[in-house]
Amino acid sequence: MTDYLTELVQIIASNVKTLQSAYVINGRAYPPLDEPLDPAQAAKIASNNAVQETTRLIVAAATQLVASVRSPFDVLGEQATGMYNTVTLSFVNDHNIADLLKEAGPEGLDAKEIGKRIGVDGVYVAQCLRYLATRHIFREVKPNVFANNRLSSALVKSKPFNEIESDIMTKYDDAPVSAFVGHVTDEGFIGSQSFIEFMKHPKGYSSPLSMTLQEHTSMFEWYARPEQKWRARRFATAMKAPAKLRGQGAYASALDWNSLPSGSTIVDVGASTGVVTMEIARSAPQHKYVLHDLEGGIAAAQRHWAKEWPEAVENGTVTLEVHSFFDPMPVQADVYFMRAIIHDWPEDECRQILRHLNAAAKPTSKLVLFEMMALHACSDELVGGNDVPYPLLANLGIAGAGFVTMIDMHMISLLNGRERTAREYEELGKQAGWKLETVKPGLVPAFIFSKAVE
Ligand SMILES: C[S@@+](CC[C@H](N)C(=O)[O-])C[C@H]1O[C@@H](n2cnc3c(N)ncnc32)[C@H](O)[C@@H]1O
Repeated sequence: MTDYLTELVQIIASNVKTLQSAYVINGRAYPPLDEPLDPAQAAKIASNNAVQETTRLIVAAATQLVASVRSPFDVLGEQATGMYNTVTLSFVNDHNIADLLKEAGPEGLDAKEIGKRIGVDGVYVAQCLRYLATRHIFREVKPNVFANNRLSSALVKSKPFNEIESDIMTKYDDAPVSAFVGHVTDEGFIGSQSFIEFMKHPKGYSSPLSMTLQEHTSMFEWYARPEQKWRARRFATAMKAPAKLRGQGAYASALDWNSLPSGSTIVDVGASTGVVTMEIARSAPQHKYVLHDLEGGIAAAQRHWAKEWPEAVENGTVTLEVHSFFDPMPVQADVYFMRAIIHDWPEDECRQILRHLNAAAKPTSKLVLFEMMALHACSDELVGGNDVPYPLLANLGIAGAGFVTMIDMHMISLLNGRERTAREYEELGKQAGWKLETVKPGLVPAFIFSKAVE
């Protein structure tokens, strides 16, 4: 039998070959990390399931190999100082350094010059950029001279460097990855400061974020304040990030939307900009779509639809309405769906939201929850994991469950929410009158429920 390290190396070697062949079919060799991101190529690759699976196995094996051969002190030390990942990324993202380096091109820019342009001592700039370049974000092309690479260029915003700071409200518009990094390194970081204290002594606060801010409101109520509107807008843009980098198509194929009677009513509950509705409605435009959110979410949706597909609103295919899901649902729909809503809330609030939908539903109505699924790190009889090649973790470590475990922590920090297993979604639905019929797998699985017979 081959030894543990060799098994990991073999998984990497065989899957790298598959990945390279996939790129050759796509007409080019696998791009080196030094090259800036090609968004069209990234989206194409992200929507190729075979490439995604191959990539997952490489990442799972490579991270396990690194964890196996590094000293425990190095691994724990790197993990324990994760806050420097947060603050250095926050620093470069807030100061638009990727944008500046985009304009500088592949030759890069001296840290002193970067410092002058952003008003920070160039020595600090070099230290932060070197920390990130050592972790493969940015490149140090010559001593103290830095340029973008594929990872850092994903932070580029939509306006030229000189114009970005002219308006905080629009700073992150059309730049979902930068908005996502801005949101998690800001609100997430603030919340994380009360993370441990909150779990033991919540002291009446609704989340670690509220505890640090000493505000007895939820994050969404805080976002509704005039001085927080820019954060709310950044959050709405951030919600587009996973789709931008990971490809689309999963929502339109989750249900056979075209088998519903023409003119069916479909409600996107807590829709924000409505990116999910847009994908579904493009594939089934014969139905009526209703988007519900709070005022800030609907304002973001109005901007998004006016830009991307104004006719859909003008001709009544899509209606945008301010409505709180903690109030009774006013629409009797054929399908209610939600993406990334239930994971925001603790159990009581989830039951309240789902019961309101159940009370409005017809006997034939469906409920679709698009939510990531929490996966145990060991095999689970319900979900499987035994088919994962030895010696990988059943959930493929950060390759399979990195994002969901990270968002799980983020949900505790922001809202005292959580990611749930398939069994927990089934149980939650049951408590609110919904029967889980199917789980459509995917990066964001679809949990499809029907109304339980009383
Ligand atoms: C995590 S985001 C998900 C947005 C959208 N479903 C998506 O996937 O892009 C949560 C959304 O819930 C909305 N929300 C929060 N509280 C709400 C409430 N009481 N009623 C309706 N929407 C609410 C927020 O405004 C935000 O747009």
